[in-house]
Amino acid sequence: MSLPEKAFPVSWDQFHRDARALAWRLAGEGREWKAMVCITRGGLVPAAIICRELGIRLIETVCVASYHDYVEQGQMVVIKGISEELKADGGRDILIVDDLTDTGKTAAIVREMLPNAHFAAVYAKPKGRPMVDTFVTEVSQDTWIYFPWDMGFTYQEPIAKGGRS
Ligand SMILES: O=P(O)(O)OC[C@H]1O[C@H](OP(=O)(O)OP(=O)(O)O)[C@H](O)[C@@H]1O
Ligand code: HPA
Ligand SMILES: [Mg+2]
Repeated sequence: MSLPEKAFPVSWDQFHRDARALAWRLAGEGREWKAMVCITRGGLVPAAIICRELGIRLIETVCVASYHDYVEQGQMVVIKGISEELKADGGRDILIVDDLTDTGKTAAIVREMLPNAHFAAVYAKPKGRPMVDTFVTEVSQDTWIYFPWDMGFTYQEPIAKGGRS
């Protein structure tokens, strides 16, 4: 198992700003969303911010786990699917939200469940990008995004001495 070469640490402030930027882009679509489907667990945070901004009150979860061993992607497991009611008509006018798309595998599984839904992620890597309709920032495939809910305050090594971020 090897760590991606580059690190992209995201603070709570920055994540809130980026999730809001995603909401602005989605608002620009000028659409009325019937419901939001949030991909747990990472999608829970942007979902809370975006549904507040867009006035969406019907929130469903789809529970997918794939990264069992940190950066190594394991077997995909759908722990909880989407209600039959929301799956009717292929998920038209439903907004799917996740924190990021990396290889695009998680997005592909959920898209299969809701082929007519709109897929939004805050961050996207090149492999996953074709799977998303709207995103805010693209980072390279060899970058690991460190989310604020996975981090704490620690001493930072100076860059000249090998500090990563
Ligand atoms: O495009 P992919 O290569 O499929 O990777 C993206 C997915 O990986 C992470 O979730 P993870 O499965 O680690 O679970 P979590 O959201 O519970 O942290 C992230 O939140 C995305 O859902
Ligand atoms: O870059 C990432 N950061 C955090 N979780 C992830 N899950 C897949 N890729 C990533
Ligand atoms: Mg996830």
